Amino acid sequence: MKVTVVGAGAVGASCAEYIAIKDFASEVVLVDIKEGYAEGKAMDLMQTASLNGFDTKITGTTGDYSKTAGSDIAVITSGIPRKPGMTREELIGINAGIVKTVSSSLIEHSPNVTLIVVSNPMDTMTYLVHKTTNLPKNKIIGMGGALDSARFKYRLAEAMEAPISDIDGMVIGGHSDKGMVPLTSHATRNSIRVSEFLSTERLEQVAADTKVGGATLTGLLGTSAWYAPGAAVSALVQAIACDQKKMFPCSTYLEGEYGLNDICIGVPVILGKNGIEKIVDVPLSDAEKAKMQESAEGVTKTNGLLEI
Ligand SMILES: NC(=O)c1ccc[n+]([C@@H]2O[C@H](COP(=O)([O-])OP(=O)(O)OC[C@H]3O[C@@H](n4cnc5c(N)ncnc54)[C@H](O)[C@@H]3O)[C@@H](O)[C@H]2O)c1
Ligand SMILES: O=C(O)C[C@H](O)C(=O)O
Repeated sequence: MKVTVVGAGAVGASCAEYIAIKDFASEVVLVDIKEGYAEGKAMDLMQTASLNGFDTKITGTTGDYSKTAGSDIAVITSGIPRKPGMTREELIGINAGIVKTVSSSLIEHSPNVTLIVVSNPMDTMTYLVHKTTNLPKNKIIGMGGALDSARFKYRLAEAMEAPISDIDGMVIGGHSDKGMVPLTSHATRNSIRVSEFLSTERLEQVAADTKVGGATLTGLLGTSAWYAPGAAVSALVQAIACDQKKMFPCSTYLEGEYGLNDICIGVPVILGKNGIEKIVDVPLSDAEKAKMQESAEGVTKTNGLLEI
């Protein structure tokens, strides 16, 4: 199993590290545009192998895509992150060009690759890859909901003073400060609805804190987060590489599902060796349907800024 990660920055390197530590891939290739950077990150990570006990071979290259040839899965993290006070949507001007070039170079050398898009604004970047490449839609996956759901569970556990392993919950919709739809009515603690433990006001606060999870961290760190994003990407890569048939909310191209068309947005999917193997139709309340519709309108507006 060969995995390429483009962008050896904060998220790309974190993702490569988690993939290596989980030890399911034979090879990880890091690619960056900055001279020597991917090579340096790869060497540093390889020097953790004997300490962390993995056999995955990690190599780096400055833009030589022939080294990525035959990749089964590729992750696109190349591009700029936001700074405090910015929205993800503001990154479109620079990141769209990068994602377009990178996806085309990856596919040229690995025509059967499954692509995981991370660069922001992620739903729009996923849509861009869908519109500008010939990959089938099951092989184009946007990562956002897996991260947002992890943050939702963190906030729920915090509010209930419960261990995170007791909590289950999911966030669908667009990966944006306003567009996320935390499914509070479906979230549970050991199969008991969280509304049994938390007041409506507290649950609303949990949902609000979840939606600004990325912005909160950007404010604290001065740039956006990388540990949880890297872990979330590695979980998707593992689900595909190991044919786990796990369910995650991912951004995928919709053709009528959830009443939406011609958009990539976060919905629950089953991930296995064929990438997105199924889109799962979860029954939503009227309020959740309205929020999903509003979220889709936001993503469509950002998609309109693309020059395809
Ligand atoms: N979808 C999500 O949930 C999620 C989570 C975290 C970050 N992000 C996004 O991921 C992206 C990367 O974030 P980061 O914190 O790792 O940023 P970073 O600046 O640390 O790393 C980005 C790397 O991309 C490289 N790069 C730029 N252009 C390139 C090109 N054409 N080819 C190859 N490499 C190139 C840069 O040299 C840099 O090393 C940002 O757009 C950020 O908003 C998304
Ligand atoms: O918040 C960001 O800009 C990065 C990422 O989308 C995140 O949610 O951490």
